[in-house]
Amino acid sequence: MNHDTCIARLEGVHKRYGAVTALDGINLDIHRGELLALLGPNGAGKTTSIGLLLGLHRADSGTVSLFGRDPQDIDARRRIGVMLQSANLPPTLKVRELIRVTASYYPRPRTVAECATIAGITDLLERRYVALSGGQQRRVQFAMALAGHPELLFLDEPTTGLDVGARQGLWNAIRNLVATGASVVLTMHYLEEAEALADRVSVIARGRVVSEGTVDALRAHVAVRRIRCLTAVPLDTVQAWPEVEDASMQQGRLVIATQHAEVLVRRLLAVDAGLAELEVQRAGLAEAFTEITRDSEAADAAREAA
Ligand SMILES: Nc1ncnc2c1ncn2[C@@H]1O[C@H](COP(=O)(O)OP(=O)(O)OP(=O)(O)O)[C@@H](O)[C@H]1O
Repeated sequence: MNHDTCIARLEGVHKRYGAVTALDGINLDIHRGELLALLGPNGAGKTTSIGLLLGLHRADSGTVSLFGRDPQDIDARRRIGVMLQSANLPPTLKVRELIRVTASYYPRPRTVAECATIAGITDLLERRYVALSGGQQRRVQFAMALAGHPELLFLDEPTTGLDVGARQGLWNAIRNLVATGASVVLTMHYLEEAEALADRVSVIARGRVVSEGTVDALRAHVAVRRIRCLTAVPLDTVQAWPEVEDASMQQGRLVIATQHAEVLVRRLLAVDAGLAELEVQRAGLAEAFTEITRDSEAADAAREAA
């Protein structure tokens, strides 16, 4: 890890809410210019991690730093932009006014027009926030997060409630911001978003990072491959082969999950000369994610039992 480029860090951080352990010694580095996705099941500690970096809560122990400072330091906070899962905004203000007020807190803001263009909401500027649809409100919140010209942008599940077109628009806007030097931390549940966007993914489970790396590196953790083909070999024959973890028919095709793709491809071709449309794929991020969190649960259970 290159420490020179680290702009935000959680180091050995613990955080409890009463009896609930939200963070259990988490270590997380955010680097300049990267698009980092935080993935994890509900309750894993993603929002709590972001809340600490935003200075909204204090860690029980461990170190939290933002641009090398305490996250509650105003000079550090002026360098970030934030879009949280819920926003309580004054309902009577127009979109233009909301962005202008937000920008006024920052020393080097973007213009209202610039924020609106990036977020694709130019046509909404004269509308009252309260009268917008949920998806439109989400895009306005994104425009507000950009208003301070942030070096580091925290987006907590930003595409929740967006239709397909708006989601694509937001992805493009995020990519453009990163291309022009911003760093972005995203939390998400939609795994395909991480595949589409992220340079790096940190998988969080039970208050710790259980795996991190590029999307490809995470996928490589998973030995399972998926074979698809059109074949006359009966499903129950395939299900009885020892290398097959799972086999089913999907839209007329045989789909096999296996850790021994080469062996099975050879056997399929040997028993069915008419086999067609053969595809072999590495597992997607969804499978990788499930396997990584399952492995870390098993490791925790073993540690507790010891
Ligand atoms: N204010 C709070 N009071 C009590 N418990 C809390 C509070 N905030 C979070 N928790 C608990 O801390 C743990 C981590 O929650 P957190 O919101 O950080 O998870 P998350 O990964 O963001 O989940 P999600 O994907 O559901 O948003 C959970 O068990 C949650 O119930």
